[in-house]
Amino acid sequence: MSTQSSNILRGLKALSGPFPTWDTQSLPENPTELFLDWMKLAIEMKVKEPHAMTISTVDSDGFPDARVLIIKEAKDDSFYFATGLESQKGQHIQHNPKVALTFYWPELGRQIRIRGVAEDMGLEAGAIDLRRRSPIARAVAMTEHQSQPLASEEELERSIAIQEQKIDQDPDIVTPNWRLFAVHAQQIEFWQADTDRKHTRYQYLLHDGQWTHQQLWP
Ligand SMILES: Cc1cc2nc3c(=O)[nH]c(=O)nc-3n(C[C@H](O)[C@H](O)[C@H](O)COP(=O)(O)O)c2cc1C
Repeated sequence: MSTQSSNILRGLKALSGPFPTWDTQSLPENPTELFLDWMKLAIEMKVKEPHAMTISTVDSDGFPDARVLIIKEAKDDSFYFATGLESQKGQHIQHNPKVALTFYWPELGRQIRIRGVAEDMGLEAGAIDLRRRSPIARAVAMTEHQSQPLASEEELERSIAIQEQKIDQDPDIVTPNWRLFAVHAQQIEFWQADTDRKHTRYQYLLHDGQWTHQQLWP
């Protein structure tokens, strides 16, 4: 593909629709309400994994990084996800809690961009989230080595088996490393694709506890 990648990639279609209509005459004052409306439609339209989002962080050198996560809840202008403190993103957030969340639902031609500050919700919130995960997901989380170099598959299997045994012996057991984070939004943009590229964008901004919104050029 390398020599002809430009031809191949430029030949692919993007944003060909059809897309849902978006009535911008009656936008809600609060962006979480609009987020939940859009999420509801994405679920109804059977978008695959509509709750998957990209979270962007920066490391201690200011170098950005991004990866996909699952959103666990959205309420009161805060957006929740769970991860290990030892992971790269966990380290980045402890150094700099400013993050961005991005959703893209190709079937709807919709993108949502959220910028905010991540807050660690503490031991108990992390424990509750961990106990709600499937037994195997819980055992993997409890290995407490996310993002660290892995010497061999055997090392991984051995470590998971140890954690499974611990969970068998004590079904309530958790690791303090697994945490639930809330991203308190300060800016949220809703983007609706248009097949003629006259995309519709509305940006919500939080000032002194009040949300305002404005339309942006496509
Ligand atoms: C659809 C999807 C869902 C994911 N959900 C999570 C999640 O909820 N928590 C998590 O820690 N990693 C999740 N991951 C894995 C992350 O993308 C990432 O590989 C991992 O968290 C390590 O990232 P880091 O090294 O930047 O910390 C998910 C990946 C995908 C593709």
